[in-house]
Amino acid sequence: MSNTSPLFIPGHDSNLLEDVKARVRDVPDFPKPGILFKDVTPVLADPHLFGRVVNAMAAPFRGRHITKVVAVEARGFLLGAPIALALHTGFAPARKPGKLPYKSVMERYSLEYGDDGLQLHEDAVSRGDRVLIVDDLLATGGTAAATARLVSKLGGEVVGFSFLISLDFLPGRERLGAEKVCALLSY
Ligand SMILES: O=P(O)(O)OC[C@H]1O[C@H](OP(=O)(O)OP(=O)(O)O)[C@H](O)[C@@H]1O
Ligand SMILES: Nc1ncnc2[nH]cnc12
Repeated sequence: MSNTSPLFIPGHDSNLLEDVKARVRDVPDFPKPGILFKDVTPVLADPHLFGRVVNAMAAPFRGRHITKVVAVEARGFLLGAPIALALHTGFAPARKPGKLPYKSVMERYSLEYGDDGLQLHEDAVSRGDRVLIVDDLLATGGTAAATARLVSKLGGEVVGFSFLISLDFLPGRERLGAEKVCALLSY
């Protein structure tokens, strides 16, 4: 776990970082020329490795009284839902515009390869909720910052962020507040 964060708690799964790094697949020029896409699907395809990743991403937040995990469509859902189960919390999906059926709040943001928006159901987070935001990857931080704004709009407190990958040559970590950010792998 790369750790500029005091939330980091060393685990006993000593080979995890090497094992995950070996399975993250680099795809050049996807979805646009010049982007080196970090594909995590080979990690998820291995049930043992997937479980170790979920445990390691949840570990820094155990005992932090998290009451809700909010994860970001689409790849964030794959990690956020099992992390919510691991932390015994509820789960709320932050979705791309027009996907949620009930009354929602909305934030716009830009990312490494375009502009987008995110929505949360207005009852997905309650005043006083202690929220962990989960996604597969932190790049510019635009997505996670928009998610944090949605949580704040609804009266929740963002306790931290858990990512599988952080692209540390981009300003995401600083943008979110480095002390709140945990990432298993950094590039
Ligand atoms: O830190 P940022 O620059 O905001 O970028 C990170 C976001 O980009 C990717 O999602 P994407 O929007 O490609 O959607 P997907 O999960 O549906 O593929 C990734 O899963 C993060 O959510
Ligand atoms: N380089 C990248 N690889 C995978 N997902 C991303 N989201 C933003 N940048 C990304």
